[in-house]
Amino acid sequence: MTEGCRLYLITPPRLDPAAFRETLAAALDAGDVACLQLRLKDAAQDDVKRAVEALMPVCHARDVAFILNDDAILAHRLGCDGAHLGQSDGDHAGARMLLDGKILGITCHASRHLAMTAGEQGADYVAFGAFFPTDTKETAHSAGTDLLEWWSEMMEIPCVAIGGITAANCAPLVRAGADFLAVVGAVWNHPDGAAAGVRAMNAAIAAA
Ligand SMILES: Cc1ncc(COP(=O)(O)OP(=O)(O)O)c(N)n1
Ligand SMILES: Cc1ncsc1CCOP(=O)(O)O
Ligand SMILES: [Mg+2]
Repeated sequence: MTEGCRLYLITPPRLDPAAFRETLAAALDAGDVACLQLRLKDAAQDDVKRAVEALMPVCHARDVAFILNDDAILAHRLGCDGAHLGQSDGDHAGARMLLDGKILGITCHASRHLAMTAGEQGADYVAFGAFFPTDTKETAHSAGTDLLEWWSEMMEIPCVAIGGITAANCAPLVRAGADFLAVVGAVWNHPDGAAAGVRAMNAAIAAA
């Protein structure tokens, strides 16, 4: 059993905020979730704002951090707990200054160099992936457990593993030192519903 790994939930790429509130509440009530990342690819800023206003209170009522994908300025403006930025999502150093005291996560693909740079720039976590094939996003990078082992032995900054992670395949990532497992499909596409997905992920993490 490996201590300390937690579930990092990412929203489906498209959602209706009013309807999704209930689904989200049921998922968060099903077990431990460290944070929710709102990831609405290609949504207009007004739609993202409406989704933040609908969903952030659901998270905060349950002590779950609310992180916005892609846009540090909007995350700051809307009072989110932080932002997740990829390598093409703007100026990481500027985001670090803007999000003073908030969470900044940075995608580092499968690169030690990107991860060390992100750490130097003050990232609160680095994200590695993709670990497995995924239908959620087209991925150009493939990460392995050796990267998680190296990072967690060398660095204090937490690391997130992402990409095709399920209850059935996550154990090696937990054992390799991932601090968080970020998932979309394993929860929202679970055949028995999102609450069952959260329960299955937490059971698999605990058993790893
Ligand atoms: C926790 C986490 N890790 C990686 C990503 C991917 O970010 P990015 O490379 O910017 O790709 P998009 O998510 O923007 O398509 C993430 N969102 N969250
Ligand atoms: C956003 C993202 N970045 C790399 S893989 C991925 C998608 C993760 O979704 P899933 O857990 O469904 O594979
Ligand atoms: Mg991005």
